[in-house]
Amino acid sequence: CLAYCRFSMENLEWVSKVRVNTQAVLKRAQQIQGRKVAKKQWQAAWLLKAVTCIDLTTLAGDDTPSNVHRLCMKATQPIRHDLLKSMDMHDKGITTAAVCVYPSRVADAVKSLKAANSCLPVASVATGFPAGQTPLKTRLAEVQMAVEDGATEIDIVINRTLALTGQWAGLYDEIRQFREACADAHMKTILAVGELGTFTNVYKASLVSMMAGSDFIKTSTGKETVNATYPVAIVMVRAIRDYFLRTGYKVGFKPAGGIRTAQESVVWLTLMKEELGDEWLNPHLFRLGASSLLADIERQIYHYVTGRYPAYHELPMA
Ligand SMILES: O=C[C@H](O)COP(=O)(O)O
Repeated sequence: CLAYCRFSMENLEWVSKVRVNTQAVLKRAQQIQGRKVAKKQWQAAWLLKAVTCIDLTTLAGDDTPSNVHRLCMKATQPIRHDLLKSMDMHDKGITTAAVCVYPSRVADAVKSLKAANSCLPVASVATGFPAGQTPLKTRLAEVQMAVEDGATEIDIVINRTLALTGQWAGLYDEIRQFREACADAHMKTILAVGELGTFTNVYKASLVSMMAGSDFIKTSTGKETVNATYPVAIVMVRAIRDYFLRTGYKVGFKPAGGIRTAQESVVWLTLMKEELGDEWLNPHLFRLGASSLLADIERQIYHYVTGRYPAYHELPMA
């Protein structure tokens, strides 16, 4: 299988021939952003779909077992029960797709979810997140530790130095080692697109990550100056499409970083639907990495149900 081969001459040739037409990418991104937004019940349906695709994230220096617990509770009941009941959606098991935390907080998240009888996946960033500038040995050990503590999804960051200096075979080798360290855990590979310089590098890094066995490719850590943008997403999802057409492998996409509004979440879903089709509109192949998006989605759903926006105390868990 192509995903597990060595970085072959064929792969190298594929990567080295890549050229991206910047103007075409920008035009396509503008088209998608310009689409008319769905209203009323259609908008509510899109927003609930977005909720089910969120990796509800906390990645802060002051994370503690208690705020991780709170995050987990919110992930298991992302929208207030009475709001869901008004939409007749209270018995549909709506949760976020996963929670996402630092490796040191994985055990806390696993414990909280277990206590709540939830089998929601715990994702952990790893490999020297966000910069990836620690020794390979340390980055691999971090992945192993997170998996041992119960993470079933690992969000690795790529080595930008290798990408920026065109060492694609070296990047492939590193990601392959992370893939092995992940064992059965799903691996999402963060490209940190804001630091890759060009769309061509983004496309090449996307291809190499998929060739090395990534289950998802993810835009950003949320810590770069530029994070998830629509043009960069067009480049990445086109790489996913090309990879699928050539190999038959379906790789997921996760935009992350700076996604804060309900309206943006609908644009992201539209982009997936138009570029990759309905199959990519589910948490197996699409995630939204976000720490504060859910609050705005719940607010908009509150407005849809009641006709007014909530006061702060009416959505305290948001
Ligand atoms: O992977 C997820 C990102 O770190 C979240 O970024 P955000 O805090 O800007 O939503």
